[in-house]
Amino acid sequence: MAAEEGQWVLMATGRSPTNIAVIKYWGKRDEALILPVNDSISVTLDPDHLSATTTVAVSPSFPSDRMWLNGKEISLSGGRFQNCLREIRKRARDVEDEKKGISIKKEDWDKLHVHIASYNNFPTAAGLASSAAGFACLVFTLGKLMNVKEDYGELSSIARQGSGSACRSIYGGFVKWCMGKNNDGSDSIAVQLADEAHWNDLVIIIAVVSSKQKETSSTSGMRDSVETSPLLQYRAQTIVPNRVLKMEEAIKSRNFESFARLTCADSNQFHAVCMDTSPPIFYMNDTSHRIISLVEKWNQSEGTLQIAYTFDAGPNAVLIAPNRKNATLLLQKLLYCFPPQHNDLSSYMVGDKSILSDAGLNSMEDVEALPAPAEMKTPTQKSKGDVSYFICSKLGAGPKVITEGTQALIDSVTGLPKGV
Ligand SMILES: Nc1ncnc2c1ncn2[C@@H]1O[C@H](COP(=O)(O)OP(=O)(O)OP(=O)(O)O)[C@@H](O)[C@H]1O
Ligand SMILES: C[C@@](O)(CCOP(=O)(O)OP(=O)(O)O)CC(=O)O
Repeated sequence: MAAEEGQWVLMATGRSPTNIAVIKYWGKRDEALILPVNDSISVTLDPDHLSATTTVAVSPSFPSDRMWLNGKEISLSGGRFQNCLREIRKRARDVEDEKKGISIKKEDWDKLHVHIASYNNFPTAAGLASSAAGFACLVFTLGKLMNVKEDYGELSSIARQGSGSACRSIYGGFVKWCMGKNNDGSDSIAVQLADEAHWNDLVIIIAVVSSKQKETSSTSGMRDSVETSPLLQYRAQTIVPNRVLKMEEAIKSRNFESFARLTCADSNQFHAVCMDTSPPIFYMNDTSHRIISLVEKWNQSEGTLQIAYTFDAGPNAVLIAPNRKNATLLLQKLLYCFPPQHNDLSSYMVGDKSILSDAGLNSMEDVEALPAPAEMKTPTQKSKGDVSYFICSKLGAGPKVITEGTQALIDSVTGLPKGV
């Protein structure tokens, strides 16, 4: 296996974005393989704002596979991690690192163990799809370390076995997860519909809504919906196939009106399925509903759609504007209704903070001077603290290898996470 002493550590680091579905995946036809009941479509978010970074290391001195997430060791014994590791190992090839004098043969990989360290640049398990970025990054980076040559479609089907939505984070831009027909899941893969440059005017504002309750996980929520919701069957068989075609067309022709209409309708139908589940699942809260109402009233008053909204399995609002102008107008309305609790404007906006100055919001005085949104007929209550913070982002690229050694999360000498 080379380097006689057996003391070497070989590493790879990658970064993968998260994604937000505009046509939702909700329901599995096979729990173990994670095969969905319908196709879904997502947009990939800018990895500078929402992504997972993962370093994977291999060394003959590692006695077992281990993983650290955000600095804390976590168990890899779960089926999802095991499935991803097994599927990637199966496809591993010869690796030569002449500089280090390392030569790993295909058949060696079964005997070697890996250390994995990952870090999310946004809150984990907070309804911002950390599992999507995380499993896509794990599969992508292991693939690089092990010299896996399979195409991105194949990688997406491995990431899918970590978390369904992760298969869509293998690409940037607009992505479709084709549900497939085969029982072995071989055709349940993601494909890129268009890259992030195709429609780069879109601005994405996420309202991270404060929530104290622990939500029902997507995995168990969708299992309950499959078992009990008649609306889910109707949605998967009758509504989604047609909606997916229309969404593909809207994306292709950059038709925001159609894109926004389909996105809002699909988010609302997904939450209707949750309500149709027994017992019903409530992911959105009162703040989510107020944000929907704000956007709907504005859209109605203009007669054309100004903003699209979508909500995953949690109360956070993902708002998509067709351009910077609409994004700044939206921000003014949002900050009128949801001013920062701690009078600190700068930490209230994460990501592309320049949207604040574009919206003329340079200080708390500017926020206090905002007029009530004209379209809100009843006096609008201002509520501090209902939104924790906003993230301003845009469409982004797919997974990337990070070559700078300084960004690696594992120490190349000890083989342990840096700082441990
Ligand atoms: N960077 C990562 N690398 C590998 N696995 C990760 C990473 N981040 C999160 N995960 C996995 O995803 C799990 C969290 O997924 P969960 O579905 O609960 O939250 P979420 O994806 O942030 O939110 P939601 O699915 O509601 O949008 C973690 O417990 C871990 O197993
Ligand atoms: C509402 C959703 O975000 C559901 C995502 O579900 P997950 O991919 O988290 O579920 P598992 O496959 O069980 O891991 C919609 C979507 O992303 O399409």
